[in-house]
Amino acid sequence: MTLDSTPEKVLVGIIGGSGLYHLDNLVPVKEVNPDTPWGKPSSPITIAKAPGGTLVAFLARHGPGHGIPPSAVPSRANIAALKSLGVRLVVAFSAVGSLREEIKPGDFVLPDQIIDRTKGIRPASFFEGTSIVAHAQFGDPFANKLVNFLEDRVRKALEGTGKDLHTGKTIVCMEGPQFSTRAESKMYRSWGGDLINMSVLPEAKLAREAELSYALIATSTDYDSWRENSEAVTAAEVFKTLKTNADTSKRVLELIVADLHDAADSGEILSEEAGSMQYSIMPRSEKQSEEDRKKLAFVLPAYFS
Ligand SMILES: CSC[C@H]1O[C@H](OP(=O)(O)O)[C@H](O)[C@@H]1O
Ligand SMILES: Nc1ncnc2[nH]cnc12
Repeated sequence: MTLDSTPEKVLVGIIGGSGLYHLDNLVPVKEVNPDTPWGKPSSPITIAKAPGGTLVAFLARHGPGHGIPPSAVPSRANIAALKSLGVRLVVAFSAVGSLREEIKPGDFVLPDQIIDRTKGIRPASFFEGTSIVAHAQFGDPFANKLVNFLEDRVRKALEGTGKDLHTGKTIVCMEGPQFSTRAESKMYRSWGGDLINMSVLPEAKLAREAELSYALIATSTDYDSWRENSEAVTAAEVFKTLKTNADTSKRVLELIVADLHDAADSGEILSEEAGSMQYSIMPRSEKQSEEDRKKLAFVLPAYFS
């Protein structure tokens, strides 16, 4: 079956992180590789069918063979490509380091805040390079309603796996690709950081600009480098838990995806983000070029087409 022959909507987008390159527990329906004004996404997007018939759109953040480092992930193309397929909400997965003893390797976390430690080298706005200025609201960087919606369902899906779910946590996003020094790791703890990764930004910012509801399911792989008597984190340590974390993530998704789709379809969890850019775009001037408007219409047709 191809997507063209089915009338179903693809409202749910999934971004897989390190270790999560395919949703091989779902039935692939079609692969698409859209061109966007910001280039091609990290990987072709697989449209897959979950049990019960719900469609999801999946893309691998670092490419199917993990060839894209965190600083070079084409996040604008990824978010724009998902939006162009009709996706309304994005659940992104990420392998993260834990900055807290109680968040053990293997645990799942739904963070609600971000501290930005990227270095300004990643394009972080769809408006960059255009003559149009916008300031998206980002005080609550994740879609609160979506996060709340996920909480009970992810907790239930994790029952019997021995993995805990933590909520209300702050994630630090660093540039990488090297891991943090011990001093940095301790400093992030003193700032209130609970988790660390290299990927949630600018992804979350771009999702907000594109008016997509975005949540991160963080899966803990290591204790970073803050513990006095432990080895500092290595990639080898991260790899040890990646496979189990990915298998659990796939299982969790399979169990929650139909509910997610229905909630998106009914508008239940989209109300905060849909329309949110209306007051973020600076008032229009005659200077707006047709070319810029066309580019921005790709992600925000309501304002620019
Ligand atoms: C493989 S360790 C560092 C790498 O893992 C995380 O990737 P993702 O968020 O895509 O799962 C982290 O952000 C780093 O990019
Ligand atoms: N300790 C760590 N620091 C940054 N990104 C990570 N991803 C997984 N573990 C990490």
